Amino acid sequence: MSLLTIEKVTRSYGKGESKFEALKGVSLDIDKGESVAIVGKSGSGKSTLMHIMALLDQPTSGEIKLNERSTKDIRAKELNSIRNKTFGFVFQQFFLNAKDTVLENVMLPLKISGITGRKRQEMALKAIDAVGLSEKKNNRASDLSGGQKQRVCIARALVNNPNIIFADEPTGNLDSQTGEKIEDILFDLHRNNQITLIIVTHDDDLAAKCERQIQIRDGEVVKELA
Ligand SMILES: Nc1ncnc2c1ncn2[C@@H]1O[C@H](COP(=O)(O)OP(=O)(O)OP(=O)(O)O)[C@@H](O)[C@H]1O
Repeated sequence: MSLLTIEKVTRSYGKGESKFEALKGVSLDIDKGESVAIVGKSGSGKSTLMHIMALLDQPTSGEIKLNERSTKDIRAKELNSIRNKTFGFVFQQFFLNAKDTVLENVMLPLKISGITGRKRQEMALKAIDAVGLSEKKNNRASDLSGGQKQRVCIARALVNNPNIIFADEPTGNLDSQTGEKIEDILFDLHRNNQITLIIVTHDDDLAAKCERQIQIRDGEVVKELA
């Protein structure tokens, strides 16, 4: 069964003469447990597509289905809850709260979904352990290296046991060795927990690790390698 279906999705920015069509009719089907790379040049529409797939943005036209249910029929409140409970995000622009500790940052999605007390702490500690940061759990996020911050982002993304992790350039700012460690964590989660991985990347080696590579050019899917 298809987990996520994107049907003839367009997305325009601006109006009149300054109107720009960032996506020009993209259709995709993603099954549960797949790993998918979205690749393409800067400005080709990758992040726009990712935001729409992650239900963070709405298409100008076209449809998104989650588990074969049209998201048009889902109210904002339920959509927020679905996003919080079933998606994990590793986005560079989703910053950590610098003054809060690693533990507090990782507990945040649980707090939003109403999990309290000991259970919240237990789940967060498990996620922190999974990314090898137990020793730093009480450190402020600001006092970590780039790779460690990215690991906190992954711990926060996986703490709710999501079905899908969306990652936008997850290793973009990291040296190659640290980047590989982050990739290993993501792909271990994918293999061991059947988490669907959707990764936007410029990195050919990272894309090659995914089962599917979808290439976007000027707002259209031009090629798919599987
Ligand atoms: N809020 C916006 N307003 C106007 N144009 C936008 C907006 N967001 C994106 N665009 C334009 O849409 C196009 C696609 O942008 P998008 O961020 O999806 O590209 P990308 O492939 O992710 O690029 P990069 O690899 O550089 O991050 C670009 O030409 C961009 O300038």
